[in-house]
Amino acid sequence: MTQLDSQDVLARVAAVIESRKPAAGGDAAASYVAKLFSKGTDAILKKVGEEATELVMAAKDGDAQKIVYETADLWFHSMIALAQFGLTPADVIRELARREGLSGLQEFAQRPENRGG
Ligand SMILES: N=c1c2ncn([C@@H]3O[C@H](COP(=O)(O)OP(=O)(O)OP(=O)(O)O)[C@@H](O)[C@H]3O)c2ncn1[C@@H]1O[C@H](COP(=O)(O)O)[C@@H](O)[C@H]1O
Repeated sequence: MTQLDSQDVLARVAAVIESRKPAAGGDAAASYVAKLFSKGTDAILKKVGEEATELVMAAKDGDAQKIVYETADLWFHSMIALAQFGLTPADVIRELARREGLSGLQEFAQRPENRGG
């Protein structure tokens, strides 16, 4: 059985997504991801929007199992969007790591547009 380490899971799924790109020989007839790549950026972004909405609806229902299911759909489709732009989960994890320990309120106040003067 494969190990349940979150970074490993994300990296493995990202590698499969990468292998489904047209340039890597992804077959739209045999693969959901290849089919979505073949439809292009707008179709990928539309799925991200749909999955985000489905997550909101699940949360409004307060159904924990559905929230997990829809969050997985959202993360998965976000990973396809990242891949479409040549990015990986590691790029997002690096950004989260950079923000670790920095209060959101402090970070917001430090933004050039919020400094005033
Ligand atoms: N994690 C997922 C995953 N999560 C969700 N989905 C698919 O995402 C699709 C969209 O979900 P929806 O609920 O929106 O279904 P839908 O409304 O019928 O979809 P649309 O026809 O409107 O796009 C469904 O077909 C799900 O099966 C996934 N498909 C694939 N993966 C991973 O991607 C790998 C590669 O998949 P293939 O490219 O299909 O081989 C798999 O081995 C998995 O690890």
